[in-house]
Amino acid sequence: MGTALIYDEEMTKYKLLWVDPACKIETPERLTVSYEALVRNALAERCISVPVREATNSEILLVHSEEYLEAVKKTPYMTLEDLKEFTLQYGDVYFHPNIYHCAKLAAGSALQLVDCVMTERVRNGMALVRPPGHHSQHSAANGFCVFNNVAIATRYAKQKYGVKRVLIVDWDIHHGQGVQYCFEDDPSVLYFSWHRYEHQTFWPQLRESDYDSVGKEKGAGFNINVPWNQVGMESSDYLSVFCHVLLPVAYEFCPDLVLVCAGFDSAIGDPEGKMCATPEIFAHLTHLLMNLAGGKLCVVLEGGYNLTSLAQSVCQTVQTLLGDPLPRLANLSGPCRSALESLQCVRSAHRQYWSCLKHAASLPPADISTKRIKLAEEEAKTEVGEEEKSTEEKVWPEPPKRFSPPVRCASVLPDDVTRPDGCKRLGADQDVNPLTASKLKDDDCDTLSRVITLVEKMEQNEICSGLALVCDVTVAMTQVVQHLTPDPVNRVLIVCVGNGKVPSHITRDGKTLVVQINSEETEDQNSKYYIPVFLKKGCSDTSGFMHAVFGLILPLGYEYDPNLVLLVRMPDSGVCDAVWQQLTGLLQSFAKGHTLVLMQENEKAFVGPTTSVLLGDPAPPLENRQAPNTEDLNVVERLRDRLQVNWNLLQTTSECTG
Ligand SMILES: CC(O)(O)NCCCCN
Ligand SMILES: [Zn+2]
Repeated sequence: MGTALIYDEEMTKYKLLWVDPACKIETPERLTVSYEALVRNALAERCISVPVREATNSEILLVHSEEYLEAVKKTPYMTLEDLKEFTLQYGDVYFHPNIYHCAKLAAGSALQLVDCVMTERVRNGMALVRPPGHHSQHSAANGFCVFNNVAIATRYAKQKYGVKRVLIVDWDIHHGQGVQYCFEDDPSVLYFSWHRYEHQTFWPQLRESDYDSVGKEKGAGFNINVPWNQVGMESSDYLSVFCHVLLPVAYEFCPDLVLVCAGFDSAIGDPEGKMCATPEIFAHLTHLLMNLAGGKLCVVLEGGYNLTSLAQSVCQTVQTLLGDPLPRLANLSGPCRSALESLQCVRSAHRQYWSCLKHAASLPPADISTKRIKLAEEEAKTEVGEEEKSTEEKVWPEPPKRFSPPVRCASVLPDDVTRPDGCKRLGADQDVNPLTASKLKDDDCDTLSRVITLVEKMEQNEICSGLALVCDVTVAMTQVVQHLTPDPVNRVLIVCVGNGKVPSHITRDGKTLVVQINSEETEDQNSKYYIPVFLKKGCSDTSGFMHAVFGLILPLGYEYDPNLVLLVRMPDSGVCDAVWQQLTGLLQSFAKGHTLVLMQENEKAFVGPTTSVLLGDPAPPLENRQAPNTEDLNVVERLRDRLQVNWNLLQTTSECTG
């Protein structure tokens, strides 16, 4: 199934007709540079082009009032003076004779996207639209927005397709208060937003944008606000929030559909956001959402005002929706102190609503809301609108080309195991490097030499990922590590699922990081590079397992930044299919998708499900999970406490930073 792209140049045919410093950044070029970049990078042609349509009155009325709609309907016939007059009643937005038409197309594009995803005509897709939507409210335009495209699409999906739970992820750097107001009392819609806040001094300066707005009445817990109280946030800060807040909660919520308010003003270079995350981060944010809801993901453009980073970020997003391998994220530093404060506040505010956050720490000592009041007073004193001191132009390297190796997935299987289609057999003898074959001493040497050859072809980017059934996964793992580690650039992340002895020598050189999820205490080798995660109920407990995946494996993987991932299924691991497939999918975040899966020969039943994920299919959704049991939550928290001195991305509270 493919990726939809919805774009029409009609939506470029409105602009600001008078002087208004707050609105001049919202230009038609935003859309043209984004679409042209998709064309130039041969991404548009790989998408399924879906036509736009106008949202109907009744669709718009799913969110907006009749009075508001009737008022907006009059704008095409207004004089310039009338338009200016009409605009004055709203904040930071402008009207134009053609903006009503474009606003209907923007909302209609989001509905078209929902239709083709929900009818499974496509797996996922992106709508390149303007005007944006997430600030507009029941009876008000606001923040360049006229109709709330994503809120309308959410109501539409529930009404037309009976979707029970919708997750909205808003990665725009502004708070989508319009979306929050729409769903704050609705437990069927989980709204997550991070936004520049600076203790309520950044636009729209709303008290209800802070982390303690958790939703109302039945909706309590279903509204998650992550305020950024400083500018300059980087990829590490964004990934920390995904790993330690959004993903655990999103998986517990178990949505049937995911919508993204995709604003790219959270990228480096943007005049509004003033953040420092590079465009590649959106490839990862997109990927981390692609195994939710069976892959049903609708990405709708919101903001983004630096034409260079906007175009690059849109390309990173679409290329990931198409299933291409992700770029590596170089030298992640770990979250800054301010981000940790926000992280701790959000986790503590939602502790009572989500079992995955039950053990989150309480509010940081200097509760940052007091800072909010003090700063707001100071801000009131300084004359409003003083130019930002640092206006230096941000520069960043162009994101590297992400090309797909000729072979997406190759397998080394016993002759009696049928090879899943799409997966190339690596086995014809001419493939095997005779030098390697000679080096291997083992009764299984034929298989092992083919495994090594597979790894070599992954290193040469001829093959993206691989799967092998071997007679002893521990031997195979050791051979692979021995083959790779002499090369100084190699760093291998090994994720062992299940009990069994991992040879200690393979973690000695720091070129290998082993995380083992098992159900029996292994003597603690107390090495930074061997991390046993002991789960009471072992790998059979979905929630405990996934808690370890988000809270430990993902942060460690991002910080370690391996160039190969070994996913090893130890004998009798007891891990269930769906969890195994989720892990396989999530591990493709690392090493440009170079994942080698090792399984025992008798696990041939898992070859199909594993291969489908390695080939880019989404992992099936996990059932609506019961709470992780307390001991397992404790284990992960204790491990995080112990390890975070060495691994910064494991931090979730601000106390620990020195
Ligand atoms: C869509 C959006 O969130 O980027 N709009 C930002 C409006 C900023 C007004 N000062
Ligand atoms: Zn924005």
